[in-house]
Amino acid sequence: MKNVLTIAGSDSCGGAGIQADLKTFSAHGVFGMSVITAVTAQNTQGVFGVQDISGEIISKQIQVIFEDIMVSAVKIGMVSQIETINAIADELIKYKAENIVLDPVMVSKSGFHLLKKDAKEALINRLLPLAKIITPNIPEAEVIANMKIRDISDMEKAAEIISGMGPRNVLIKGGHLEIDAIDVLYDGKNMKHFETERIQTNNTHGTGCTLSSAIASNLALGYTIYDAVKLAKEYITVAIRHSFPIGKGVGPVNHFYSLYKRAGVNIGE
Ligand SMILES: Nc1ncnc2c1ncn2[C@@H]1O[C@H](COP(=O)(O)OP(=O)(O)OP(=O)(O)O)[C@@H](O)[C@H]1O
Ligand SMILES: Cc1ncc(COP(=O)(O)O)c(N)n1
Repeated sequence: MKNVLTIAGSDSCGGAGIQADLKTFSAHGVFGMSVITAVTAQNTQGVFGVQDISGEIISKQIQVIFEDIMVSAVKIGMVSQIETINAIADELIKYKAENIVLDPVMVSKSGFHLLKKDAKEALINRLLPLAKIITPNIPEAEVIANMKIRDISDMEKAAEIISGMGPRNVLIKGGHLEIDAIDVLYDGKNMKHFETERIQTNNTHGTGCTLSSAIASNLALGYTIYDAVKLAKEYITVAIRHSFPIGKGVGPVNHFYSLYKRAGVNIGE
């Protein structure tokens, strides 16, 4: 069994954040562990409150895991504030953590700022250089690369700029495009595209969290970056296609569709 750690925020409605990450790990047959950075009061309609966890207890959570358990990959999601970022960076450097997948969560789909405005520089300076792969969506890539992204060619330019900031691979996600859902991967040398047709659904809460956790699971299982992304893209596409219309807003994806199908459970059809 490979052990995979998520360092992220809790989403009370279970569609994004820690909850999406642990569901994704379980669906991939890896053992999921979690360090909670913040607790959000959230449902499919929005984020209604946040309580950040102190840097001290974030460091402690990371320390006790690494002192005891072999960690094959780490996914980082919502990091909220400078104190949190410094605690995570210090501990991951100390324990020489490998296979770090950084999802630079900034604003929720519902428009709530999950990263404080003054924490952007710390995220770029302290976490980007540690990442084996960073997975920004288009608005996040625009902020990090400091440029406007209108099409695939802009996504490629932004990927090159972000690559220069330290991560070994950059995956810019095309969920926010109006055309098909095309993601662009840059490994510092070559550009690759992962393309699927856009699925017409409102239920895309937690797509980015799920994709990055699937990549972390695949890296822990020994896949190359290219295969880890390719398989993760296939996984998120199935999860979106069979997503759940729960709540009154943006519903969650179906993390276990393939397992349900194999077990003959009639759900999410
Ligand atoms: N409607 C859709 N149809 C097919 N694929 C989609 C759709 N929306 C998003 N995707 C895919 O889902 C993955 C996540 O991309 P997206 O841009 O939605 O991330 P995100 O904005 O960070 O998500 P979130 O903030 O909800 O966690 C990408 O592989 C993207 O191409
Ligand atoms: C705790 C937490 N982490 C990440 C997201 C991003 O997901 P989305 O953009 O789908 O709202 C979120 N809403 N909540």
